[in-house]
Amino acid sequence: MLGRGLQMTRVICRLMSRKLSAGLHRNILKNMHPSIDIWSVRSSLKNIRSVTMAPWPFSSSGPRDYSLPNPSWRSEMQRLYEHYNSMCEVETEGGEKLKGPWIRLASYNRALKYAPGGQCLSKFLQAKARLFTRNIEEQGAGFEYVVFVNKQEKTCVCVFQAGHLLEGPPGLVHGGAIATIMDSVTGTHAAYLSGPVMTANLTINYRSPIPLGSVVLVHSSVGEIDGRKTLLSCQVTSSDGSKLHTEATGLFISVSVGNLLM
Ligand SMILES: CCCCCCCC(=O)SCCNC(=O)CCNC(=O)[C@H](O)C(C)(C)COP(=O)(O)OP(=O)(O)OC[C@H]1O[C@@H](n2cnc3c(N)ncnc32)[C@H](O)[C@@H]1OP(=O)(O)O
Repeated sequence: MLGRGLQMTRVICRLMSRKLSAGLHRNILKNMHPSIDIWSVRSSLKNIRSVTMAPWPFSSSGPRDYSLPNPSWRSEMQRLYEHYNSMCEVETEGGEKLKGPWIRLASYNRALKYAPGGQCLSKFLQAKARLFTRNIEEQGAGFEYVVFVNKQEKTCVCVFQAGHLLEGPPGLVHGGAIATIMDSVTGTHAAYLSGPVMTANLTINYRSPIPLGSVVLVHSSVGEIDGRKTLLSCQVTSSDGSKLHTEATGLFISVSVGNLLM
């Protein structure tokens, strides 16, 4: 039990080390050692409101990154991916490569496991958990998507291809699947801007149906950031931007790491 506890302590330390004040950090360690159990970890973390994480905690190295192209991607999906990806790096006249205005966000099939420090924690808390949008085995059958953020403009765009398992009305994408991708994109955008968040409200207007198998763009932009509240607006459009399919607003509330692990 003690070995398990110390291992957990190290994981929690890594998770929290960036922004926790030294005093709080010492307090938590004191409370957890040596008789640590998962419930005390949860409640210790839950009481800390000031914890923030790095804007986007996943790096693009490591296990399979599901936001990279695969053979199921249609040519339009590939074209739009290359369009935004080409703006992630710019070349100076001297041939030097610099970071561009856009950043592609890596995406894994297990959200907690592949966050820094999450490997051990996921064994205790979420051994069987899988990010459902990234766990349909057949490539192209479900959600194929890649998210890019523009740090300066505080905007975000997702290229989304809806597979045949997302059917609602015949030949069209299910409204719940559209809500899922909008929640995922705005939630990712909010987390990038504000650290750990939960969706408090998502209000959707469905304007025109999305044909199954088509490639669309999901745009997210900031309405307001006010304390713990991040308000975003979101539109799903055809890939050339000419047709509005869906629009929404999303309210995201910043939460402590403990809330996310409940
Ligand atoms: C990598 C993949 C990314 C995927 C992203 C997916 C994101 C998700 O789907 S999250 C899952 C779905 N969401 C949930 O399950 C959340 C359930 N709800 C909750 O846990 C809580 O209600 C939670 C955390 C949102 C807010 O609770 P709590 O931390 O106690 O905040 P609380 O004190 O009530 O409210 C804080 C502020 O937000 C406001 N607020 C909270 N909820 C709402 C709401 N629904 N509408 C309007 N305002 C709200 C409050 O009025 C308050 O405002 P103010 O500070 O001005 O008084």
